[in-house]
Amino acid sequence: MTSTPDARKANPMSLAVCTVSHSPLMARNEPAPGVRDRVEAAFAEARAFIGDFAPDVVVVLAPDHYNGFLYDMMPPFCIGTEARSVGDYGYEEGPLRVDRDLAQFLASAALAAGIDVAVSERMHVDHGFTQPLTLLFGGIAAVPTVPVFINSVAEPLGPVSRARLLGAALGRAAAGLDKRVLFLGSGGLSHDPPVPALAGATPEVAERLISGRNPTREQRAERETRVTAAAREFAAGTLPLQPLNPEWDRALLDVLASGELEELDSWSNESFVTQAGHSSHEVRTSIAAYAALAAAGPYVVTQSFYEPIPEWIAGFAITTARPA
Ligand SMILES: O=C(O)/C=C/c1cccc(O)c1O
Ligand SMILES: [Fe+2]
Repeated sequence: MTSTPDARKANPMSLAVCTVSHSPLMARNEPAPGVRDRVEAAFAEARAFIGDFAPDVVVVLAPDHYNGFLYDMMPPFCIGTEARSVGDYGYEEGPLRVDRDLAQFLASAALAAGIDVAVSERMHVDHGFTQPLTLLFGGIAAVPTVPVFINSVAEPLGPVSRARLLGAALGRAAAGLDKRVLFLGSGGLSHDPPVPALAGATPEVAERLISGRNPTREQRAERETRVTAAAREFAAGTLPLQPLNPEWDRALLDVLASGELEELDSWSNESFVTQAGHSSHEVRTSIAAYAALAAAGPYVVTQSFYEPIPEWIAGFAITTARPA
């Protein structure tokens, strides 16, 4: 069993952070010349950082896109003690390698800290989890993980400060362990892909958002083809999705690097949407990851890559950080 956090002295050097944007369109659409090479180089740098750190376990903080979490029961946060990938967008389907003891321990620690996190013995996850595990580790079961779902898509959302406090609670608990723990945040910065919303949905779409957990192969393919085509039109300027906002993205990355994470508490949910699009709330995963590291003391950002990539509908960032 995992020991309690106060049973050992906190060891801040046992924590590190990597945050990556995800976009399932990476494997579907070709961005402007040079972009893919720069993104691949940034992933290689992140992989080298992770290799040097050599984590014992990876706490993956990621959203869902109505694949695993639907409105029949939509928690703000959930920790999986078991998890399997639904296999969307061609990513591997099947079980993740969940460190069950650690998942239970972190859930208990978060609850003890006053964060009402749900627990799932059968969590279903999508590309938000599987893409970074694949690109950084080579597969969805390549490393022991604790999957932590952070709702970033399905309104209503709690204040951003709750994601920070969740991260801080997980970081405090993890820093007391005799393990090297990587907090991996998965989510884009500014972006507004055509993910449906319950408000104003047709009855058919609403039903899918409430209980469409197991779409047919054809339904899944139809959705993926539609989103891929939308991204191409967005990049060509013929589909008026909300524009990416590099200025907002850089301001957010600056706050993450500064360590002054409480500053983000004053960024209202509405301002995220109006300035950076609905899915910009996915940065809650990065905020939680940095808050986890901050719980163990001052930190330094060791990599900060950013490009706005319309073909992937993503303000796309890759960052790494370690204790100062
Ligand atoms: O769920 C989908 O079909 C599309 C998701 C998507 C597209 C672009 C950027 C993202 O962060 C996404 O999750
Ligand atoms: Fe996403």
